[in-house]
Amino acid sequence: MAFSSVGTGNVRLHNSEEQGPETAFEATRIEIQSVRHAYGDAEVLSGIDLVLTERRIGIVGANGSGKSTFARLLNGLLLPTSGKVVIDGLDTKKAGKAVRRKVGFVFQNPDNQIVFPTVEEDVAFGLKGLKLPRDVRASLVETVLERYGLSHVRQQSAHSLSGGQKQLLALAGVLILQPDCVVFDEPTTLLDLRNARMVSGVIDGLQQTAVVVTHDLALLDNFERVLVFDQGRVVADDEPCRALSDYVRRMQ
Ligand SMILES: Nc1ncnc2c1ncn2[C@@H]1O[C@H](COP(=O)(O)OP(=O)(O)OP(=O)(O)O)[C@@H](O)[C@H]1O
Repeated sequence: MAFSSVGTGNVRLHNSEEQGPETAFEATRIEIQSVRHAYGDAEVLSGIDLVLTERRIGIVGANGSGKSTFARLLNGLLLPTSGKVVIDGLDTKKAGKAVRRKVGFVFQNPDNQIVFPTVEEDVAFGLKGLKLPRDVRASLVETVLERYGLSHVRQQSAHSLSGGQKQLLALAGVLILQPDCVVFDEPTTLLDLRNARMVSGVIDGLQQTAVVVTHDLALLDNFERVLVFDQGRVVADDEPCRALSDYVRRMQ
């Protein structure tokens, strides 16, 4: 890992062997090759083949249709029972660590992601082990706190934050590592309308590829591609308007 300054006051963290200092995030290529996933004897994903190259990909479907399982395959949190998941040429079964550096994961419940007592410590947590100089670390933390509106609560207990602030903190903790792709598993489910809109705005503004599992269809308005899951299969794969109409029809 190395770091550099891009623009005014923004510190960029990047892998110097993979990216030049001024490189913007390129869209991530996600290849799903004949993927099946079973928990014990119960098959929950069956024969999925996809190539995803868009920057905004939504995933919808009935409860239990396999969306979260699919999302967890994308950063190697789960490995497929058979078939392959390949992220920018990296097979999740063979290059788990590199895949997790490339693909960040934001859980539905931010409490599962918050580990340190104060907001500032929690945001800085992911940088531990990267051997960054102290001033660079401080600058990255500063930038991220500022960007996600958390500067004024930096010394506050992370668990005392509102639901929306906690979700932003969980996001900040992932984004400080500047993954190429961020997978969100129902990021607005626990939020009120104002906070849901705030998180939706943050997702819209990301430079990175975002894959979002959600029951909140409005979140996908500006997306490029939406996959509809049903009983472990992708039953529609289209631009949002057509895919969501298909989903709504299926739910009637
Ligand atoms: N760790 C697990 N062990 C056993 N079965 C699991 C596990 N996780 C999920 N399942 C089962 O796999 C199926 C798919 O679950 P998954 O969470 O992927 O669906 P989902 O579409 O995300 O559902 P929801 O919209 O309710 O979150 C469900 O039947 C669920 O009970």
